[in-house]
Amino acid sequence: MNGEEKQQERAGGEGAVDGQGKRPEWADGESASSYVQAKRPSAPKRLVKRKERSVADYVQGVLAGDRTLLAQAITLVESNAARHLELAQQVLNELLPHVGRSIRIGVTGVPGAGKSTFIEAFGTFLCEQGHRVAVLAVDPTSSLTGGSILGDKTRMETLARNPRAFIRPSPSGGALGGVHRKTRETMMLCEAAGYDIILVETVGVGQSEFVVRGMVDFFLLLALTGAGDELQGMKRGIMELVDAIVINKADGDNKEKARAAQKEYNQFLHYLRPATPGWQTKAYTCSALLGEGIADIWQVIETFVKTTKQSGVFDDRRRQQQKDWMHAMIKEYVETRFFADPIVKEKLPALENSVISGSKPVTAAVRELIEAYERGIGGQI
Ligand SMILES: Nc1nc2c(ncn2[C@@H]2O[C@H](COP(=O)(O)OP(=O)(O)OP(=O)(O)O)[C@@H](O)[C@H]2O)c(=O)[nH]1
Repeated sequence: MNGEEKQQERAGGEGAVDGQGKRPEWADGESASSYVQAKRPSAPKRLVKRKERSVADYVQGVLAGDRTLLAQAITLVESNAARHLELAQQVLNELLPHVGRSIRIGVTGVPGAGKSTFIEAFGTFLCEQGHRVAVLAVDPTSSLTGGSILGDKTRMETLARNPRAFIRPSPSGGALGGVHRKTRETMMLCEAAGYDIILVETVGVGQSEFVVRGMVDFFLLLALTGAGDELQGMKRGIMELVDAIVINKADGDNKEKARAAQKEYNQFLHYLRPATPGWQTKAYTCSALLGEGIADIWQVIETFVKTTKQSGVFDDRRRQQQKDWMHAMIKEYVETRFFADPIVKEKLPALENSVISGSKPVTAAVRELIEAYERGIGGQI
């Protein structure tokens, strides 16, 4: 096996990242299920037609925990091609009885807070405890930069080599809505494949923290010392979303400062509404680099899961998340249809102008447009 093949093998085969954290060209869109890269070491890269996989192939492969098939199934749900959407939904439908049996943990924090170092240490610890860990990322910036800044393998090399772990970078989904759907469905596939801990990493860009809060059981903010500064500017919003604040880099000279920050955060948190009913969000310290405090954080999460399962909050949240997800998708679908409609496209510019010039009230313009759209839809039926 040459170096490149080894990389692919480690990465879980097709659909995973290469050594630079970039996904192979064919991993998106027109696709992965039907093409495979030629593996002759000296040959230039080319695409070779391969037999399409069936629903049963994907389902059996995922349930057997086959990493290559899992990666291919994820590529399928990430594809924007219409025929893949249908196939992906059939696969997910079959797998539905096998999903949901994991603990879903979100990790957020500013760039440089140490998210990848933390996930590497935390994920490795969990694997040592006998868990199987999948790491996913929600990164809406990936569609802008053309590559994922989060969750790539080069940032978590030890974990990436661990046979009990599976790392998948953020899908390039365009809008956050697309990334959201793809990550939710990837989560389902990983659960069906037997991963019992799902870590979802995000960086606080726009709405991504709300999106991740909407898909995890426990949400953790990785922070740095200098709590005073952070508390000034931020973050009240984010602090009300999370179940724990972990002050990272509590090592060396920074140890005392981290303790002081922990105290400040705790004082502040005391006055905030907790993100989860019946659970007091608190601040903790750790050193992801030295692996200190990692086991304690896992203990906090275990206590959280036990407490919220007993009170019913855990299951209530999961049910609510399903409902919210459904509503978000309906909204997205209706909005897309609406703005793609030829009548809307034709009438919108003139109506916009009359609103801008003040010759028509906004409400009247909106009504006129919606009525025209509805008449058009009626005309089609
Ligand atoms: N001293 C110390 N340094 C750490 C610790 N955790 C991370 N670092 C360092 O902080 C820097 C940033 O860590 P990353 O894990 O890349 O941070 P990140 O939040 O993933 O950053 P982005 O990739 O920018 O999103 C690296 O140089 C790490 O080695 C820690 O616990 N202690």
